[in-house]
Amino acid sequence: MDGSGDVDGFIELDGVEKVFRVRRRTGRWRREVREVRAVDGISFRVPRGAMVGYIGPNGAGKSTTIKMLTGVLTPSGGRIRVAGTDPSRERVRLARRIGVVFGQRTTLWWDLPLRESYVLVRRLYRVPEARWRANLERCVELLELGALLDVPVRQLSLGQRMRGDIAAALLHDPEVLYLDEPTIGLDVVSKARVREFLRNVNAERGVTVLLTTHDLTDIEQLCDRVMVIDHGRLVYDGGLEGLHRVGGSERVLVVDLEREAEPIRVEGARPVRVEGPRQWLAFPAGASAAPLVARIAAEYPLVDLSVREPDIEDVIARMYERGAAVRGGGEDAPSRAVDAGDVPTA
Ligand SMILES: Nc1ncnc2c1ncn2[C@@H]1O[C@H](COP(=O)(O)OP(=O)(O)OP(=O)(O)O)[C@@H](O)[C@H]1O
Repeated sequence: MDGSGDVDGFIELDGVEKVFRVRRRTGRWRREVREVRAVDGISFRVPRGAMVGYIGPNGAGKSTTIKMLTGVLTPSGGRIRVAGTDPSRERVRLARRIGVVFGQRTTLWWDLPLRESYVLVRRLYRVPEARWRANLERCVELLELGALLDVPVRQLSLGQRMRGDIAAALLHDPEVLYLDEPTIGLDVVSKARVREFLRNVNAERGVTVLLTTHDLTDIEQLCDRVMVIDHGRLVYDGGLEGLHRVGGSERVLVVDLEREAEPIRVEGARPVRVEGPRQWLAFPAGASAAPLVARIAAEYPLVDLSVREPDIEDVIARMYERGAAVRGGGEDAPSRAVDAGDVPTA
């Protein structure tokens, strides 16, 4: 380690921009060059050891940010430091200090058994044998990979492959882990296992984690802080509860009763739908579901229930609506990041 990357700003972005120039055919001989501002002046600091969510709608600029943080893309403007280094200038050196997992594609060798992929990772990063072995043993145990080590990657289920990918990203002891949709497409049990493991890696090894996800439960269970990006700009930076408050978002309790009944009336929730014995009740996303569940269970013949999180898209849309309302109907998007408990201001 070079001693750089102080506590306040292990990952630092100052006014970072990324503009893509896209050529488009507009006629037989004519080409038009269009600029896409994927990232439009983003600044933030992430301290060492933090676990931060980085969320936003499709096309918001999340992957582009992560690619700049790994050095794969060079910013068009602004300044990035990760662990004291400039990622695009010192990409190879930085690669030894970061791990990356893309949920939508694997970094493992498709035709090789997992075990051999891990040997290749060791050679690629020149990880000392003893350290590699210790890391592998730990990942195998915590991610329950033992029975899968001799299975070719192509034969693994999505959840198994994801666990395999996460292990591969950690064998060289990275100080930073970028996770792009690490729970996408996983079943409930696999999601829980992956989250538990990530929590552990962050808490015990102090790995700094930046997590991109469409699943707000990932954020709720893993991150104290969430940054929201939209149209290449940071529009919120704070706690998840604050985001729900700013967005006025609601979660939905799906209740299965023994039989059809009148819409459930209970304080703190409003009925939104009834279909036979199943009912849907909305309640503020920042509130706990536990007292509601207790009241419903005491008064109604409850069989089963589940809680649905609001969509990120919905939360952001509501945030804009409220921001516009607060500013007296301004048509612009919130132009700077707002903090927990705050509302967007111009
Ligand atoms: N190589 C590229 N060339 C041109 N435009 C690009 C390129 N990469 C990304 N973009 C554009 O930049 C914008 C941001 O894309 P990016 O992939 O960063 O979004 P995202 O937030 O990761 O979205 P998703 O959740 O869908 O993955 C989009 O409009 C996208 O079309």
